[in-house]
Amino acid sequence: MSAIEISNLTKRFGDVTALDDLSFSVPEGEIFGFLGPNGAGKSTTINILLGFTQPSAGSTRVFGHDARAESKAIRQRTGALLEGYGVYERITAREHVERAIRAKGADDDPDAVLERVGIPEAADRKAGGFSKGMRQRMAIGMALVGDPDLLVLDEPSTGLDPNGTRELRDVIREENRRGATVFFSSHLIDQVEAVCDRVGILKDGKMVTEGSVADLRAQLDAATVTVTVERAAPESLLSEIRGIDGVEEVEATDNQVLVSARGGDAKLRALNAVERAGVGFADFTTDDPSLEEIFEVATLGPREGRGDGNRDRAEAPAEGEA
Ligand SMILES: Nc1ncnc2c1ncn2[C@@H]1O[C@H](COP(=O)(O)OP(=O)(O)OP(=O)(O)O)[C@@H](O)[C@H]1O
Repeated sequence: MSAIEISNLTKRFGDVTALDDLSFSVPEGEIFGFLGPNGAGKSTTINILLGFTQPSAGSTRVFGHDARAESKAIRQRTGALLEGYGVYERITAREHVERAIRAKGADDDPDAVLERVGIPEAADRKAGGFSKGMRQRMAIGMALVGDPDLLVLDEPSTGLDPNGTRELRDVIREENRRGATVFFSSHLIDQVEAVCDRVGILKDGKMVTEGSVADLRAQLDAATVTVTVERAAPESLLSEIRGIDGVEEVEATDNQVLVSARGGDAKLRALNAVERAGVGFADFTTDDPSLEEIFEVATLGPREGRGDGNRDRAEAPAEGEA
């Protein structure tokens, strides 16, 4: 069974269409990264998932429970960290966690929860005086109460210092190993890339792309190969490379040939053409797309002349290698 099954979900707020016929699912046991620019509809999706907002059309199921009719059952099995959740200024961290324990009917030890999220010393302090990071850690602790089957985390690293974000990743992995499905919504791509099995990128209420980071990289396989050469490449070489299937763009400077190509085969054929041309093939680098670039292309469209991705240095291929 899917942990989350979203089918043809539409949500309108007056004239604004926040979600537009959105469908996707998250299998049980997965860490799913839900990415999207500001206003894409991430929080709206989460609010519908938890039954806080009713959709205009479509359906949402969490572990088979309908989000409209059975939101209580969903919330019982879910630990949620929501953006802008309420902190009660006058009660202590321990009392916050105790409230979460009561609400879930769980039997966690509140001090162990606070220890796990790194703020044991704050147990008896009133939350009104907490820093942003302490508030966030407390909220993460509250979400973990009762060993939920699903963790819904909306921008969980907000306010956390680098140690906090690392500890958060550890907690997410531990929870996942325990069997929890994790729905991680964020626009912080490196956080998502570090921990998620699969990502979906939302834009204007629609899923524009979905898959493992490796799958998405392969889809967007238009890497740039930069070949360093000793002599300027002649026009005949450039037009030969332009003729290779999968090559999208070729540019040359005095000692470089830049080839934008889709697919590893096109890159290799271009490299071999340069090598055969006798222009003094020195070495080459390729820029494979990062998740950040995938996100950028998915949400803004292709960008021309990109040259700042992850650099993989490699030696020149052997003569005749194909
Ligand atoms: N209660 C509301 N009333 C009116 N419009 C709303 C409401 N909630 C959301 N919207 C609109 O729906 C769209 C999606 O908003 P949403 O908060 O879901 O985006 P988001 O992806 O979570 O953005 P962010 O990353 O900025 O938090 C936006 O255009 C937003 O203005």
